This record gives sequence, C-alpha cells and structure tokens, in this order.
Amino acid sequence: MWRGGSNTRTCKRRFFSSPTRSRHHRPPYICRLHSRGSQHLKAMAEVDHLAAERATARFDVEEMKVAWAGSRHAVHVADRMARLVASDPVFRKDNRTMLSRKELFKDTLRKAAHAWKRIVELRLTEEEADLLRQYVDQPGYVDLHWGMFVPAIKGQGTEEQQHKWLPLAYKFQIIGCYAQTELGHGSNVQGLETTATFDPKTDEFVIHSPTLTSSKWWPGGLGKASTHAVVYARLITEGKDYGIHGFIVQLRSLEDHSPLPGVTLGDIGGKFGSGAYNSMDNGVLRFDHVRIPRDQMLMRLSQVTREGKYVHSNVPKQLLYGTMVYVRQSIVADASKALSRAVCIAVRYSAVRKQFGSQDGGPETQVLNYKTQQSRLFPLLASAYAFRFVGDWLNWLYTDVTQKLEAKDFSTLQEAHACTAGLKAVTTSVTADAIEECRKLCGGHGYLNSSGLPELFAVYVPACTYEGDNVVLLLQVARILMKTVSQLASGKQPVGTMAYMGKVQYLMQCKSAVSSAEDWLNPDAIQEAFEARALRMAVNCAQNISQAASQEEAAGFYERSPDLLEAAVAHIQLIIVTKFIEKVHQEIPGHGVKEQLQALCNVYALYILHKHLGDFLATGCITPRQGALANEQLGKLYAQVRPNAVALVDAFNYTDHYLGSVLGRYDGDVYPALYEEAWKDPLNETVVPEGYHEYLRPLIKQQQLKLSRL
Ligand SMILES: CCCCCCCC/C=C\CCC/C=C/C(=O)SCCNC(=O)CCNC(=O)[C@H](O)C(C)(C)COP(=O)(O)OP(=O)(O)OC[C@H]1O[C@@H](n2cnc3c(N)ncnc32)[C@H](O)[C@@H]1OP(=O)(O)O
Ligand SMILES: Cc1cc2nc3c(=O)[nH]c(=O)nc-3n(C[C@H](O)[C@H](O)[C@H](O)COP(=O)(O)OP(=O)(O)OC[C@H]3O[C@@H](n4cnc5c(N)ncnc54)[C@H](O)[C@@H]3O)c2cc1C
Repeated sequence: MWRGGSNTRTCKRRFFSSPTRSRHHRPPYICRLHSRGSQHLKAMAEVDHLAAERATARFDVEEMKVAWAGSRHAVHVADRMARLVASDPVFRKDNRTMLSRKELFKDTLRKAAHAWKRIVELRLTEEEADLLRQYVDQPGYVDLHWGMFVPAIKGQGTEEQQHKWLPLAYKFQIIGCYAQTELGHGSNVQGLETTATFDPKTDEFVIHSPTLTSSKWWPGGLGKASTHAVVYARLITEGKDYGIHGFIVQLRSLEDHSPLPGVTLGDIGGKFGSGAYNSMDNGVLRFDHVRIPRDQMLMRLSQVTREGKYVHSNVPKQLLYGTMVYVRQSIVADASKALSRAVCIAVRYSAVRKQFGSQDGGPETQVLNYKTQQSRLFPLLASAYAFRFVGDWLNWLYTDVTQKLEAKDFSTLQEAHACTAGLKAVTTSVTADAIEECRKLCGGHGYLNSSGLPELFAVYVPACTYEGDNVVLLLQVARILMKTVSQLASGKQPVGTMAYMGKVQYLMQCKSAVSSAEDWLNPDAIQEAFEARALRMAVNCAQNISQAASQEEAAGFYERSPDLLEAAVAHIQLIIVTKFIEKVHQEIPGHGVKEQLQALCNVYALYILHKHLGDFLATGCITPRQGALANEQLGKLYAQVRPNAVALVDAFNYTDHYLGSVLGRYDGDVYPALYEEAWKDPLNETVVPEGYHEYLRPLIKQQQLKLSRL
C-alpha cells in the first residue's frame, strides 16, 4: 500500500524545485505522506500482524518463557526491569547510530548516571540492578567497573583489601577498570612488560611503563571515565622478577578528574561500526615511575613483606586468571542473549516478509515458508536455546568450582578453565556469524541501521577477541584434551566433561546403529556419535603428535594446531549437545514445552552433525547413509518447528525497546515503521542537501552548458 507510484513521482518533482527547508517546514507532500504514515501507525497499533503465526503455536508460550528465563521469578523480574527501561525517555536508543562519538559518549555517561539514580531511588536488588543495566543496552564504563574491577578485588584481594576498596566501588566513590592488555601483548599474559618494582625504603611499589609496547591498551572505561584500575604488572623485588601480579592504582584525581602525576592516559580511538562499541572509552595508559603503597598489591594469592620478601601462598598461580574465568562464563550467557535477539528479529520479519509464489496477483509466500530460509534460520533458533541452557550449566559449574576453591580444593580448576575457555570461544564465534546471517536473512532491510542488526553485530563481534582470542582459548582446550588422552594409557579416569574419554575402548570402535531417519531422534544415538567423533579426533591428533618422533612435543602440537582446533570444537559441541539433552530430560512443566525443546535439541544436534559431516565420516563414527538419514530427519524437524517459530522467539520476552529493531517489532507492522524511521535521518532534515550549492549545482550546470554547446 505504501508503494503507490503517483505519490512518489509527486515527491520527486517537488524535491527538485524546492529550496532548502528544515524538517519542520516539509513540503506538503512529505507532510501528507508522513502524517498518513502516523495515522496509519496509530490505526494499526492494535493490529497484530503476527497473530495468525501466534495462533499456530502448539505450546504454552508463558511456560516457555519460564523455561527460557530459568524460573517464574526470573521472568517477572526481567519483565519489570525491561519495562522500566523501555518507558524511560532517558534510555531512548533509537537515535544512537546518528550521534557523533562525543555525543554518544556523553549519552552513555548520562544513561549510566540515570540508571544509578533509579537503582538507588527504587532500592533495587543486585539482581534487578544487573537486569536494568542489561536492558539499558549501551556498552559503557559501568560494565568494566561491575564486571571486572569489582570481581578482581573480590577474587584477588585480601579480606582487609576488600573491606577497604569494595565499599568505595559499590557506592561509585571510585570508578574502576581492568588494565591488563598492552600495546605489544594481549593473548600472552606472561609477556606483559609493565613493571611494579618494590622500593623497601618507602614501602611502595613503583609502577612503570618501560617501553611504548608496554602501554596499557584496550581496557574499557580507562580512556575517560575511570578513577582507578586494577593494573597487571611484573612484580620485581629484591632484584628478581616474580611475574604478573595485580595492583590497585589510582589514575585520576577524585576532585577534578585530571590524571595524577606520572600518569598519561586517553581514549584509543573510534572502533568498528556506527554507534555500537564506540560508547565505550577503551583506553591507553602509561606510567612514569608512579608510586603506590605496598598494600595496593592484590595480596590474596601472594604477598610482599615490609622487607621486600616475596611469599607465594600454597595455591595454584593460575588463580591470578580468576577474573577472566568469571567473565568468560558470563560471556556464554551473553551469547544466548545476543543470538536470541538477532534470531527474534529474523524470525518475526521472515513471517511478515513475502516474496514470489503468486502468478495471479494473489498473496505471495512468506519468506519463512521457504525451506532454505528455514534451514538457515532454525538451527540458529535452536542454538540460542542451546547456548542458554549450557550457559546456565556453566554458571552452576563456576559457582561449584568457586566453593571448592574456597575450601582449598583445586581439583576442578582445569575443568573450569577448559569449559569456560572453550564455551566462550565456540558460543561467541557462532553468535557473531549468526548475527550476520540474520542480517542476510532479512534481505536489504537488514542492512539498515533501523533493523538493529548492524549495530548488534558491531557491538557483539569483539567478543570473539576480548577475554581471550577464540583461537588462543581453543588451543588451551586442545592442550588439556591432549593431556587427558596421554593419561588414558596410565589408567587415570578422566572426570567431569572429559569423563566420556574413559570409554575409550568402546568409543574408538563403536558403529552407529541408526537405520532410519527417526532413529536419529534417539538421544543415545546422538550422544554416542558426538562422543565417538570428539574422542577419535582427539586421539588422532595425539597419535599424529607422538608419531612426529623427531620433534619435541611442543613442536608437534604447533604443527598440528589446525587439527587440534577442530578437535577442541568437537569436544565443546559435545558438551553443548549433552547439556541440552540433559535439560530436556528434566521435568519441564507447561503444555507442549518439553516437546518443543526436544525438537530444538534435535535440530541443534543434527544440524551440527550435518555441518561437520566430514568429521563424522572421516572418523568412521557414522556411514554416508546415516549422514543422509540425519539430514532427512533435520528437514522433518524444520517442518515441526515452522508453526511454532514466532511463538518460540516470543518466549524470549524481549520488549521492542530492547530489540531496537523495526523489523523485529512484536506487532509485525514493519513497513510503516521502516518508512517513518527513514525520515528521522539527519540527511532528511533538509530537502535540498547541504553541499548542493557548492558541488551538485555547479556540476549539473557545467554539464548542461557543455551539452548546449554541442
Ligand atoms: C547482548 C549484547 C551482549 C554484549 C556483551 C557485553 C559484555 C561485556 C563484557 C565484557 C567487556 C569486555 C571486557 C574485556 C576484557 C578483557 O579482554 S580483559 C583481558 C583478557 N585477556 C585474556 O583473556 C588473555 C588471554 N590469555 C590467557 O588467558 C593466557 O595467557 C593463556 C593463553 C591461558 C596462557 O597462559 P600462560 O602463558 O600462563 O600459560 P600456559 O602455559 O598456557 O598455561 C599454564 C597452565 O595454566 C593453565 N591455565 C591457563 N589459564 C588458566 C585459567 N584461566 N584457569 C586455570 N588454569 C589456567 C593451563 O591449562 C596450564 O595448565 P598445565 O600446566 O596443567 O598444562
Ligand atoms: C572491544 C575490546 C575490549 C577490550 N577490553 C579490555 C579490557 O577491558 N581490559 C583489557 O585488559 N583488555 C581488553 N581488551 C583486550 C583483549 O583482551 C585482547 O585484545 C585479546 O585478549 C586478544 O589479544 P591480542 O589483541 O593481543 O591479540 P593477538 O594475540 O595479537 O592476536 C592476533 C592473532 O594472532 C593469533 N594468535 C595469537 N597467539 C596465538 C597462538 N599462540 N597460536 C595461534 N594463534 C595465535 C590470534 O588468533 C589472532 O588471530 C579488549 C579488546 C577489545 C577488542
């Protein structure tokens, strides 16, 4: 209805003849169209364009919301916080991609201050405050303050240090960040160059950046906002380098925010995408012999005495990496949020969008009905649910390991490291690719900022790099896999997520019993195929490394690292599949909810099997015929998901504000919204663009003159 040719033609004519005007003095045709748009929006406000889709759902959406959120309480709190944010004009974000970097940063400061005001006024609990910040949905210094600075002090500070610093941080009397990465080194933490040299004469550490490459580079919140940082530096005392340790360092005056003497700092510059992560002040920091009191070294794991003697508590030194482990597990939960947002937009829009299918002027086909659209989109929908459940499990594992560490039981440290590193790597890589796929699934309109997808991608994609580059993290998993394989011969039974490797005799020679497409619905068949694939890939790598007898083991590992990456991915995919199967085995209330989750679990597993068929065939876990049967079953599952697709994304319970997408609107009224949104662009503030008189008019006139001379 909005494609009416005659109006468009009128528009064009008048555009060319109109002088420059402000938006408030639009030519009549724009006002007419525009007000028609607004009236239309109003008239249609109560029309649910997706009602027919919602009516075909075969399960109780309210109960699915509970399964997704984890509990009825969680649904309720999230709902309240999301609405609180959506109804507050300060938290508006639809204009974000049009702001300059300075405006965007100031807007972030304003939102953070307003969020804090609301948290205090409403006396929100920690759970509520976290959710409120999540729904504000704008990266900023508070993420690092709460997400890394506070956890670093909690994890690595003594009781006394926590007692001193945490109350200041909790009340925002100081703002902190996590300053680890340097210009020259990020992945290689042991290669950091900043020094903290103990001076026994004054009982102080001298923090210094000896080279350009030792400049701290990247820490979020450092550039402009933070007053303090936990700085990671090489501890030097009595002339000896004891490696990397954490120190609390004040960077800016608490009076006027100016840098303290010896401190040079600023923002590192604009980043990928408009809006997006540019709201964050990632910073650069250099120290010129800055002195801090000795008691600002985080001393829970090791200490320096008044005399300068280094004392290491009887704990694994990797506990220094504890903050990264904590953040990695929270990033897995964030992956399901980002992925579910993109999928929600793509599913709703695919149900609204129609193309082809009618030869006689009748209704066209919803693009969601195309099998290709389903085979690209439904695995992503299933992955969002899979990541949600594995994220919950990882959170449980993290809590369990933390309790054990408190009791000085370090036996599960390796398991925590392997699972957080591996799951962080796989879920963020898949999510980043999936957001881009969702953009393509939305066709041309997906490329508009108003679809919300470009910004979501730009904000999300650095998750593949921060908190550990994904390749570097997967190689950590591979190393642990190789260690576990090498211990099998000595009879040591692997535990936790590696326990399946203990079935090595069976898994190395088992053959899948699948003989029909339906057989792939049996979770035992899936589990066995995934276990056998993961183990055989790991064992193959171990054999190849040891067969390179002339080489050192490390050199063999280096040579085989591309294969090792794939073995690590296979192991992590097994964990995700296993946790999804376990979830579906639990009692899940609500009409049809369990059946839907069962279908999604099968979609996830069979999609991975189909995508990595080469691995399954090469390791002899399944035959080509069984691979074809898996694909056949996948097609049947897509047909089962189709009538439930819109309701399955409704279960994420996202407000239109949080989604931030005209394509993903709950009511599906996409076209008027797209049309309306276009007029908000600053380029439409004048009908004749700035620059017309300088560049366009002279060009056109010159060409006209040339033509007239011919
Ligand atoms: C909807 C929108 C969502 C938006 C979401 C926004 C969320 C915002 C959240 C965050 C904002 C971003 C903030 C970013 C912050 C950062 O990036 S901070 C910097 C992070 N840096 C890194 O991650 C560096 C990565 N490197 C490392 O971790 C290490 O250098 C290493 C690669 C692990 C290597 O370590 P190292 O050199 O010390 O040693 P190795 O020889 O490899 O290992 C020795 C043994 O230690 C074990 N190990 C290693 N790490 C750990 C660990 N963390 N825990 C436990 N054990 C560990 C390793 O297995 C070896 O064991 P072994 O001796 O038995 O073999
Ligand atoms: C948006 C953003 C926010 C950040 N926030 C913070 C923060 O708050 N605080 C902080 O301290 N840091 C922060 N960082 C830094 C971040 O943690 C590092 O960038 C990250 O750990 C990767 O390290 P790198 O940059 O040194 O990458 P590099 O290690 O230089 O990676 C370059 C390439 O080398 C490859 N590579 C590296 N080592 C190996 C290896 N051993 N084997 C095979 N391949 C390898 C990588 O896979 C990659 O392809 C942030 C980064 C970003 C992008």
